[in-house]
Amino acid sequence: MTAAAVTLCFLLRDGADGTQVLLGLKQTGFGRGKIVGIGGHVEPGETSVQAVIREVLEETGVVLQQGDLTDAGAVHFVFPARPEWDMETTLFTARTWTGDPQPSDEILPEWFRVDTLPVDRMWQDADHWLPVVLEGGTVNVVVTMDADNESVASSRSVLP
Ligand SMILES: Nc1[nH]c(=O)nc2c1ncn2[C@H]1C[C@H](O)[C@@H](COP(=O)(O)OP(=O)(O)OP(=O)(O)O)O1
Repeated sequence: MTAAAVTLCFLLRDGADGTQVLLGLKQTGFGRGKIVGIGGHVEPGETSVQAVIREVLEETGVVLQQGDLTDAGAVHFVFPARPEWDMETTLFTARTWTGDPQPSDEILPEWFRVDTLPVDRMWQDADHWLPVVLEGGTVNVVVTMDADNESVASSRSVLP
């Protein structure tokens, strides 16, 4: 089965206590109840950049331009017990944008310090790849989930 194409963008800003990232409480659909990155599925005919600009606008009201986005690599989420959940995720960060994040039906946006991510409320794989992205790095990681679709069976970095 082919993994679905999805994309995430992490907005970064400087706070008094260090760098902060915009995440959000997922209110519907996949990952409901977790704190997740902002993003979603790439629709047919879209590029990842077009998709992430659309998803960030739909979920938070924030307007991004292509020039605001920095490529941060990819993470492939593999769910052996639910192959239909497999996702190939392109990652971006942004330090510039227009507008203030607003809640939507799908996401309640919230800023978090990058050095104290709410990992207990996120997907359990988050600390395997997200800190590198938030430090400005690029990742190419395959995360394989356990049979419970929650714990991480393995996480490996793939050579480009
Ligand atoms: N193991 C995992 N760890 C993680 O941090 N994010 C994951 C993950 N597995 C999937 N994701 C993310 C990637 C993707 O952005 C998101 C699922 O996409 P969506 O939020 O768009 O799904 P939904 O089905 O809720 O929405 P629609 O596409 O609007 O139907 O979940």
